[in-house]
Amino acid sequence: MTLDQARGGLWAIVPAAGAGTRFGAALPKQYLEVEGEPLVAHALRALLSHPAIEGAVVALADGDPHWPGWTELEGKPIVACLGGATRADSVLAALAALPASVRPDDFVLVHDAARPNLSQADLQQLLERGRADPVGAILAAPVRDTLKRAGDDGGIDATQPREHLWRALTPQLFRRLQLTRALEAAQRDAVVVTDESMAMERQGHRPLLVEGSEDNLKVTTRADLALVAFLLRSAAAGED
Ligand SMILES: Nc1ccn([C@@H]2O[C@H](COP(=O)(O)OP(=O)(O)OP(=O)(O)O)[C@@H](O)[C@H]2O)c(=O)n1
Ligand SMILES: C[C@](O)(CO)[C@H](O)COP(=O)(O)O
Repeated sequence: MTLDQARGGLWAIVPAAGAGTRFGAALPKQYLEVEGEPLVAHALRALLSHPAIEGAVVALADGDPHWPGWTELEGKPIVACLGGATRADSVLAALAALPASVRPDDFVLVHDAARPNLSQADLQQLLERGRADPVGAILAAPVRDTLKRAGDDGGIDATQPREHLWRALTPQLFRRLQLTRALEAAQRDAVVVTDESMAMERQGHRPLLVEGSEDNLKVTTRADLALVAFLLRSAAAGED
């Protein structure tokens, strides 16, 4: 057992300050309800129901009228903070809002509010393998479709080799100070990072890939919601 694993609990960060533009609903997609709860609640419960997770910081849009004001779920504390214009801004704000008890070299998890179907098995795997890695780890899924590179005219320019290609999922697990520094560096360089791992990779780190379930879907467009609703209903009915 590594020192990190022995240290016990860790905190999660849930960036939830997005507008859900691609989804196009009347409210941000993280507040769309499935099985009687908003997607962000499912994401938070998946994290906070794991014994190794101590609490969560949720980054919200300025003046978010939809946030129910939770201060705890699953018997664990939830701290809300003001997110930013980009995902990276929101994650940086949440890193700064973590309790002082979270030390600079403690691991923290970052998980999309729009990924409600995180399984305990995947979370356990990420924590076990990620906390044994010097840098950290991300859940990911190997690419199984053939990938095409499109030309400006909509025609196919090339087929991309898919060996060694993975789709990044979340949660992503990194040390508080290392991740803060990596995101700050990306900001200084005016580079928009689409996940936390990209910021870490820019610093020369090689996070571990931990294979996760394809069911850990991110709700991005309307087509995603029906499938996620089916998965959550099946899970609630115990039909994994
Ligand atoms: N400024 C932002 C942008 C995104 N997010 C969060 O990052 C996660 C993944 O982002 P994405 O799926 O792109 O959500 P949106 O940005 O809301 O979607 P869109 O790009 O369609 O507007 C979501 O939980 C979203 O709330 C955030 O906290 N702060
Ligand atoms: C973090 C992420 O979910 C990993 O695939 C993805 O990069 C988020 O992208 P989005 O455009 O902010 O949804």
